[in-house]
Amino acid sequence: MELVRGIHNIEHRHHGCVLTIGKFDGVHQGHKAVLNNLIEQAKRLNLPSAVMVFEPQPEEVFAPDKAPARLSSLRDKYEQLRDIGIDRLICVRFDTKFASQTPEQFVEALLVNQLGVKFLVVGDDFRFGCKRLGDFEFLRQSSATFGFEVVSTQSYRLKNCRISSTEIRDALSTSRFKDANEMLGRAYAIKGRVVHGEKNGRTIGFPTANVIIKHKKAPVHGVFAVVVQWQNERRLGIANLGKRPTLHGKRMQLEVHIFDFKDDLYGKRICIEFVAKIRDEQKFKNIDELKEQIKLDVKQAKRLLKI
Ligand SMILES: Cc1cc2nc3c(=O)[nH]c(=O)nc-3n(C[C@H](O)[C@H](O)[C@H](O)COP(=O)(O)O)c2cc1C
Ligand SMILES: Nc1ncnc2c1ncn2[C@@H]1O[C@H](COP(=O)(O)OP(=O)(O)O)[C@@H](O)[C@H]1O
Repeated sequence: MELVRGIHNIEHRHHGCVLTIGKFDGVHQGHKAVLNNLIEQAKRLNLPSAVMVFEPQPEEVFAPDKAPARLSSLRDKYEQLRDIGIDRLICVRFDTKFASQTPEQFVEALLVNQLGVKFLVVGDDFRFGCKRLGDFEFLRQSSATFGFEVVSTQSYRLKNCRISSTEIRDALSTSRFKDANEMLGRAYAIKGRVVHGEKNGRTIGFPTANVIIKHKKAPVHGVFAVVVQWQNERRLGIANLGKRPTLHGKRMQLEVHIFDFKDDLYGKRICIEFVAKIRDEQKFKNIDELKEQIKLDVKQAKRLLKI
């Protein structure tokens, strides 16, 4: 899959495609139904399939405090869309300038002239351009003028509930991992590179590989039994996702202690899959109390992971 990063990198050879525009946060089963349909249309028209996403996501620009926690980083979306078989990911840098163009500009300059769109899929609630004036009806009229097809995504249902990124966030925040995983079509996981921490972990007997949470918000918080994967390794462990109040931590961090393991993981990209929640993060009176609690957490994690 080709990544086109920024509209200034759209070249003449990118002209002609079937396209869908959306957030695709989580790339869940509902998204997959839309994407598989897009791939079929691409075959029918003998054109590449392209997905347009905005980065940051619009609400992260307009209302950063209210923006929900991300299910997927741009890198996650890239990997997930590539695995489905999408040909091209167009990542548009979203800022107030981009958002203020007229719906006519967005359609004519970007979709028609630059991308040569022949078939377009968007959600029926998709809005674009200044004051969110562009909508599905506008796209329908434009499609007649410029000669492309436009359709809206159909709601995709699983057990009678509409799959959405919001439903998945709700399931994750209440630790209903089975429900979340069913809607995602894979196990929920956070991926990231192991960075150096404050080196307290090894002194309290629980070294932890630390991963920085992108976008500073996560859909899960607390202590969890986890599966950790990197390269060809698959290990079990226990993770804490939070601010580490006992040690006056400031930023949100994901730390994982891997059972029966003592190698160096710095710089490695690891994948942490959440299996079950153990408890919320707490502020302890001192490190000894924290250490005693972690010992109990490890016992419970091992029980949950059936070790
Ligand atoms: C299983 C587990 C549970 C934890 N729970 C808490 C907690 O409830 N409160 C807290 O302040 N820190 C908690 N921590 C974070 C520890 O404070 C942290 O591992 C330690 O500060 C090591 O930090 P470092 O990696 O920067 O050296 C937890 C860590 C682990 C591995
Ligand atoms: N069992 C283990 N689980 C996680 N990381 C481990 C383990 N054993 C060794 N490590 C390594 O030690 C580092 C964690 O040690 P720690 O003292 O907590 O330092 P830091 O504050 O840098 O995380 C990890 O990043 C990893 O490279």
